[in-house]
Amino acid sequence: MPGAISSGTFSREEVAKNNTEDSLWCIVDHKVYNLTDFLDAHPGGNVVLQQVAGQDATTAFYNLHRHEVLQKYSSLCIGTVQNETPEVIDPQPGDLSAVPYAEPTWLTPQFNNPYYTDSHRKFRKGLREFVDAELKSEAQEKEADGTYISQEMIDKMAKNNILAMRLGPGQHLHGRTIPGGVKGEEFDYFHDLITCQELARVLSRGFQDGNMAGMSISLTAVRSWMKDVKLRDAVTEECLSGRKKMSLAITEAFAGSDVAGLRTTAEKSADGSHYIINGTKKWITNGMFSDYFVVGCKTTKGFSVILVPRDDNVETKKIKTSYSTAAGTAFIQFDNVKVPVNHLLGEEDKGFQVIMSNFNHERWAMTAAVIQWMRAVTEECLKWSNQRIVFGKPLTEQPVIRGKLARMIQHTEATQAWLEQITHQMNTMSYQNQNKYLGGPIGLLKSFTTRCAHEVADDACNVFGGRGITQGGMGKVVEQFHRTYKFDAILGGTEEILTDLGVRQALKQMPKARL
Ligand code: HEM
Repeated sequence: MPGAISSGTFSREEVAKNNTEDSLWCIVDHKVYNLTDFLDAHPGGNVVLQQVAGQDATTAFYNLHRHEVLQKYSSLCIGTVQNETPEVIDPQPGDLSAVPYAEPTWLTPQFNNPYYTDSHRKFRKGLREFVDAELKSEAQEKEADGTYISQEMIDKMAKNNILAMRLGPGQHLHGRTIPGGVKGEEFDYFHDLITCQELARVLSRGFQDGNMAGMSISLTAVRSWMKDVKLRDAVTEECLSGRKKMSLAITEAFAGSDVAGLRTTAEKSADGSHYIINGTKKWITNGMFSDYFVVGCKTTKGFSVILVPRDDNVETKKIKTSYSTAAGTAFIQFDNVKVPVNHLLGEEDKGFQVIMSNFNHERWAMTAAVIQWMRAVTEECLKWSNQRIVFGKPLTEQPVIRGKLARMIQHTEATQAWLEQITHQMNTMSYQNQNKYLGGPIGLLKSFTTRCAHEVADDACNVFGGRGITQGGMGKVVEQFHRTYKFDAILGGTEEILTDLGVRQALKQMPKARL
């Protein structure tokens, strides 16, 4: 009888009888959906559903919708077709993707890899489960509405020691257990790489930075350079427990990469006990909700870096950039802000060293994340061009599309391989040697990667056509990447500055070699 829900298995004949607006069923991937009450609510309208009433609408469905639509509306599913089994993979939290190149080779069963151990594998699994089950939905919600990460999520991350992991390997992780039940003492730069790539999987570029990116590039400087150990440890604890937030405030409207051109000043008070800070900062990630700012200032004979707590003389205003305001990007004014002198990081007038030593990790981490984005976009394009039927056949039948897919895979795999090679150096070199030898290669890697991102975004957008320039729906990941990959090309050092840095560093080591 049309409309009746029996045992949850239906013959195709039975489905076919439910072909009117009073009882409208259809089949998608061997599952039966009762769309009668959904007709008026369907965002694509009722007419298209009436056209497939009682039929198998699998091809039409996947031509127009992402699989996650079926997960969201699973309550419309009333059963499966008799003697048939669903074929489309239904990803669950923590799952690896089986799509070729959707995972780096170390996560592809057929491939061997020299760098990763069981500890990395356990950790990756635990972290991905957290990201898929806990973080992703909040990230996508915040990306869309532009509000900041919730305190509840920050508390959860603090509890799982995910905030502490954001600083990279070190003493601060000792005695802590991290996802996958791994001991903090085991955390090395490959765990760090996994962290950057797994967190990027939320596919919400503004939120990705809103998720404590400011702390991850500023608390590192406090940890390495603050001389007052008691204050350093107290501030660390406040931030790693999620009670306080911190950001790095170097860039100004007056000067970006040109640190020498900064105009924010720090003058000593008459009794020498305080710095008085005056000036402005621009594009400060997490600035809107930060309690502490690591501020680059001009001092008597140079440039100094000072930890500034928020008070009434610190004013923050929201900046709307091309990604979501979930990042908390701010314009900041310091108007006679008084800070005790023990808040200085490193030596007075020698702040350049503080900033430079901090840059390598930041640039490396950004590179890891943008490679993960390229990989996600490649997966989107592989799936889409395989399921999209144009001129009666899948897009993958077109050689020009296969050429684009090839380029995306090449850009992603080449940069991941270089990243892992540099990560291995970070794991095995002394911190001093890292600063001496890796600044150049990391600069070259980051700038090369964002050039690759430019190519991937461009190709992907063309593969998706109109959907590649539409927010939401099938092309939402591609549209977002195309709109936001420039953040990685500019933040933490522009492509131009970094390519130049890489070559200058190489020239410094040139021997007297002649042709
Ligand atoms: C289980 C069944 C279905 C559900 C839950 C569903 C749900 C949705 C949703 C949520 C959207 C908004 C866009 C998106 O989020 O992707 C949408 C759009 C649309 N749907 Fe469906 N739908 C179903 C079946 C179908 C079928 C069988 C057809 C056509 C044969 C269809 C045609 C469309 C069209 C034409 C759009 C607009 C697409 C666009 O703007 O690009 N839907 N549907």
